[in-house]
Amino acid sequence: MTTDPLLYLITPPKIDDLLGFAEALGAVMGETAGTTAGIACLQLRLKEVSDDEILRAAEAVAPLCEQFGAGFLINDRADLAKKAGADGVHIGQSDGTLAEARSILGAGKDIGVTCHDSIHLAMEAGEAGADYVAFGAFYPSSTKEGAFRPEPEILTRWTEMATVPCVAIGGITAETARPLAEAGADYLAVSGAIWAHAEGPIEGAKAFKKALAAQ
Ligand SMILES: Cc1ncc(COP(=O)(O)OP(=O)(O)O)c(N)n1
Ligand SMILES: Cc1nc(C(=O)O)sc1CCOP(=O)(O)O
Ligand SMILES: [Mg+2]
Repeated sequence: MTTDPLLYLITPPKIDDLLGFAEALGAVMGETAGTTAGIACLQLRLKEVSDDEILRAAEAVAPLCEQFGAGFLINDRADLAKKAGADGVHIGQSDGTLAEARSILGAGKDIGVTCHDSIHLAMEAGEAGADYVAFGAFYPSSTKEGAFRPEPEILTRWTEMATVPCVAIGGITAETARPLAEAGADYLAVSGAIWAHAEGPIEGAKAFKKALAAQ
């Protein structure tokens, strides 16, 4: 039986009420803490907002990550991750190179790389020193449109050939999470199924807790 935390939580792309969001985040982290659905990592993924807004949001969420033992990553921008004192950055294929991000952040920080549906991209990322590779989108997502749709089997192939952890992302819900975990995902990256859950984020978190309960 494993109780390793599996969830890699991604913030909504826009946060209007930062205090309210921090409160909801603390409640989600508290609800899942110590379970298989515990939040292993939070990615601050704000889109089309100013650098100041990202740094203010980072200031609000970083202490919660600290409190609940979750890693704290910033999307797209190694420079802001450095300024915010985050644990690392997530970069996509158009967000600059891993070498550039590493030169900004240094050796001790985590850098994750989007690899879509491609083992080849994942091998390149691994060779360049990625701390994890992310495959997706496994299911249709209301958070981000995407042209890539890997099969869960890519997670199995990756874990059989590499030691770099892999993240599954894209439209993951409590209903679709378990097969991805069983296929070998080290982490399940989730946004909408928590933040846009019909009954609110805490119910979203409870659904993952139930779905991922160690068996
Ligand atoms: C864990 C994780 N995986 C993939 C992505 C997507 O990154 P990217 O392709 O750069 O797209 P944006 O998120 O920047 O729109 C991610 N953010 N996190
Ligand atoms: C940010 C992101 N990247 C993806 C990829 O496929 O690389 S899918 C995605 C959206 C994740 O949010 P949700 O859990 O709401 O689908
Ligand atoms: Mg990006």
